[in-house]
Amino acid sequence: MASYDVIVIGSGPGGYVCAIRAAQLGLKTAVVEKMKTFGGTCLNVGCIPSKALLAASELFEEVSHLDGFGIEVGKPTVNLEKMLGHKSETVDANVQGVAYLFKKNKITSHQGTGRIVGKGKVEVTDENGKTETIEGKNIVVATGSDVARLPGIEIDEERIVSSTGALSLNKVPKKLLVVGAGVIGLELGSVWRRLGAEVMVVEFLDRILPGMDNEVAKQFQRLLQKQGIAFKLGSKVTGVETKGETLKASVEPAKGGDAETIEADVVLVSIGRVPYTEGLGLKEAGVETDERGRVKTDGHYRTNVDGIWAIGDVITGPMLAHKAEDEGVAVAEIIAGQAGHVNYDAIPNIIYTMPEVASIGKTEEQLKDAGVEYNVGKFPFSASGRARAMRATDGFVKVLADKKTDRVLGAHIVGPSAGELIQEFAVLIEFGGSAEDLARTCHGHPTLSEAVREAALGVAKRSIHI
Ligand SMILES: NC(=O)c1ccc[n+]([C@@H]2O[C@H](COP(=O)([O-])OP(=O)(O)OC[C@H]3O[C@@H](n4cnc5c(N)ncnc54)[C@H](O)[C@@H]3O)[C@@H](O)[C@H]2O)c1
Repeated sequence: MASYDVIVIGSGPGGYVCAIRAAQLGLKTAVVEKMKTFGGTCLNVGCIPSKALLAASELFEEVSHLDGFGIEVGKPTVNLEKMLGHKSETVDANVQGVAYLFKKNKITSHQGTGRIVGKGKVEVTDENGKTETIEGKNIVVATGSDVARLPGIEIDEERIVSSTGALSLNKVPKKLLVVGAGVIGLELGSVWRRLGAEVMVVEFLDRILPGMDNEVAKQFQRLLQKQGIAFKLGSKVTGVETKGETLKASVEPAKGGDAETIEADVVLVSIGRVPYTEGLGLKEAGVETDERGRVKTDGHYRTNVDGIWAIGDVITGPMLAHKAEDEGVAVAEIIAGQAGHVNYDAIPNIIYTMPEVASIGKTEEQLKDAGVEYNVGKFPFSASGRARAMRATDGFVKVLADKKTDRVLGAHIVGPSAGELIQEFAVLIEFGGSAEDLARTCHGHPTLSEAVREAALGVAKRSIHI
């Protein structure tokens, strides 16, 4: 029986990074993966393909509006097949990259579905039903998450789709109904809107992007509306009739009331994700899960069963690839006897729309609820020379700093390259920096990052360019 120091179940961003780090630390490492390619949801049917389509549809949108720059190109058209080809090429390159890294780091892969069958034992069943059992001193559960489903609404990935199907539609829908105004709904709703679909987003709550800073969410909603995305807040989809060419969704006010029918060609269900532990044998192994099906850990990725660890979407915390990656590194280091650690106050959250939205640390609402006194510094991109030159002046940078210590507690950006700019705050927060530290740091001119510095200056009411 093949025997390892570490068996990682799942090769998504959490699992594959964990395996590489474990191998770097000299641990004999194996990965069990049931998909044909490595990389999990993120690389195969999530982050990476969606960014390929976001990039392509963004270019299409930009090319359609170049007049302001003095460029006249005529009306561009979409070749969806080629665009989907670009997506597939991007995915292939990424998943092959992981396979190469496994080889380079001498990580053994076992293709099939993993199931814990006893202390340190994992049974792997391949697609033909053939089983093999492997042995490991440590088992890391990195099985990720699956789409949350709406009762009575069956996802067929053709007309009623999850993010997976929404990344592979073979024609631009005339009408797309998105259920849930979270990250997936807004990113993929944007893709198809730009490519020509009429998009309506139905959201249960009375705001979009729950958990994001309220001011950011409000401004972002206005920007999306300007782009032609319609919202129906405080509403829920209770059923979708699939008979006939057009889907008929029943939509009711969340607080009760009369239902209305909304017609669509495609319905995207994006109401969140749930931890994926099906068939893993956790219960039989005695591993505890919480009321939401997440594997319980002790804060250092140890489950209640000796030798079984868990990271990523399958445990508590934001379901983000980079959070899983950092946990993968941390757990490998802990297994190797080092002090692996993740700073949960410094995890950025990014929505890859146009403009992008990015956030890190606390929101104003969270600080108010916790009774923390804070100062706010804010700077609009409309006052940035670089943003004006790019004709990308929508949005702002907002910095929240502790009133007494000036330590930066949170930052929120709507605007061009927000996902890159937020990283400045990630470094700052990681090092316990203050708004003044950032404000005194020289920023290149003319860059969008000057808006970050100006917002930090704004904390002490001394922004220069506003
Ligand atoms: N850019 C990124 O980082 C990125 C991209 C895609 C996905 N993800 C992650 O994947 C996960 C899933 O994304 P998601 O967008 O599906 O979930 P989400 O949790 O971001 O948003 C789900 C939304 O659906 C709403 N909702 C729930 N039930 C509803 C109902 N019955 N009717 C109408 N609205 C309803 C919620 O209030 C919420 O606004 C998230 O954890 C997200 O962070 C991240």
